Amino acid sequence: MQTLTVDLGDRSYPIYIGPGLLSKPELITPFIKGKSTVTVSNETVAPLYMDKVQQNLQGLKNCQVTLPDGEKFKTLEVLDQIFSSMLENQCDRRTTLLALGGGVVGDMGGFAAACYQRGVNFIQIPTTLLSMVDSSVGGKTGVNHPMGKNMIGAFYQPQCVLIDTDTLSTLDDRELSAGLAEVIKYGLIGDPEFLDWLTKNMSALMARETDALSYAIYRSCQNKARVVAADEREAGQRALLNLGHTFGHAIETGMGYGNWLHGEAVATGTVMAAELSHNMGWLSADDLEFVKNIFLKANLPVEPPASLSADEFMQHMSRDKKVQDGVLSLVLLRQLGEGVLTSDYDPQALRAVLERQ
Ligand SMILES: NC(=O)c1ccc[n+]([C@@H]2O[C@H](COP(=O)([O-])OP(=O)(O)OC[C@H]3O[C@@H](n4cnc5c(N)ncnc54)[C@H](O)[C@@H]3O)[C@@H](O)[C@H]2O)c1
Ligand SMILES: O=C(O)C(=O)C[C@@H](O)[C@H](O)[C@H](O)COP(=O)(O)O
Ligand SMILES: [Zn+2]
Repeated sequence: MQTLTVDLGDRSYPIYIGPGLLSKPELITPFIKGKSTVTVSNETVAPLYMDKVQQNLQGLKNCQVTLPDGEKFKTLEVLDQIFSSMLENQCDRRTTLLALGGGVVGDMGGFAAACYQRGVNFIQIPTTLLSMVDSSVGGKTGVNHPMGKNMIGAFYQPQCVLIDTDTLSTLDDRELSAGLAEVIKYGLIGDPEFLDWLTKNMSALMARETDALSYAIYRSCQNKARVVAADEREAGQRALLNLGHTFGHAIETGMGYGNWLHGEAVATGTVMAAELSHNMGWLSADDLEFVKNIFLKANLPVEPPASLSADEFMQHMSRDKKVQDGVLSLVLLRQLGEGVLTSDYDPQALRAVLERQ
């Protein structure tokens, strides 16, 4: 087992990474203060792993909430199912919420924990590659709005993140690829050594070689923990974790939640950010090809949907959370391995990217 810490003073917490961790109650019980828990999962993950998690909670009063599966259910209406269940089961302020599933369950469970009686403890138990490398760490929680991704939410940190890498055995290949999009992101924005490792080990990752996957998860969490510790609420450098997301969120919202996976939209969005970086003279033509190729090797899409017009893109992008006083900042690439947040881009060059010229 490997352990990392997200260093946030008295709100610091560990990330445990390794096989078989769902069968190690000693890892999570220190973070359960009261006598009751609620485990939030969904209809796909609960039948696979709920029993194992419940085995760790003997002697406590436990209730379970099983949400419908899918990005289209990441809504305020569905969130209310968690609150109703917690109230019906007389959960109190000392109840601990466990979020067992991918990023949708983690974001919703975390937001429910932030809101229920103004805040209860919670533990992230991510079961997709994407949630292991990104969403379970850092405390961004929330739900979507029909007009925009993750528009309703809170920064709310978990007490602990438990990553049992064995759970990846049941994840399908499309979801594994989606997770790799966020892994590649860390290399592109600030870890050129990792980017180099990824180019050499993409086939091993796609073949699910255990050592390669474990290393990618560890290195990704290390990157994320460092950025979050330095800038918890995205006053500055945390925004780099949004590489590809302004374009990507426009694709997810514009195409209807769930039609493009988050990781797929991020991959294509990152290629669009790389195109703009190339148009601005920051990335060479070879660098741009490199970015496209690394996503293609991970079996991810690199072309935006033809049915989403440049005007529709702009409309969605104008609601991005990085808009300040009407000005949209974008995360671009100054070079491979160096992301930069800037509002100083050429609007015509952006338009050209959106119009596929
Ligand atoms: N909070 C953050 O910092 C952050 C970061 C990145 C992404 N996100 C959010 O995370 C979401 C995407 O997360 P995701 O990619 O995990 O999607 P997801 O939660 O929808 O999970 C993907 C699919 O895999 C299934 N699944 C989960 N674990 C499984 C397992 N072990 N075996 C078999 N099936 C399994 C799920 O039921 C689902 O059908 C998006 O809503 C995105 O906005 C949040
Ligand atoms: O943790 C962060 O910060 C991120 O930006 C990670 C992203 O991968 C993630 O998709 C996040 O939810 C996007 O944040 P948002 O603030 O644009 O909704
Ligand atoms: Zn993301």
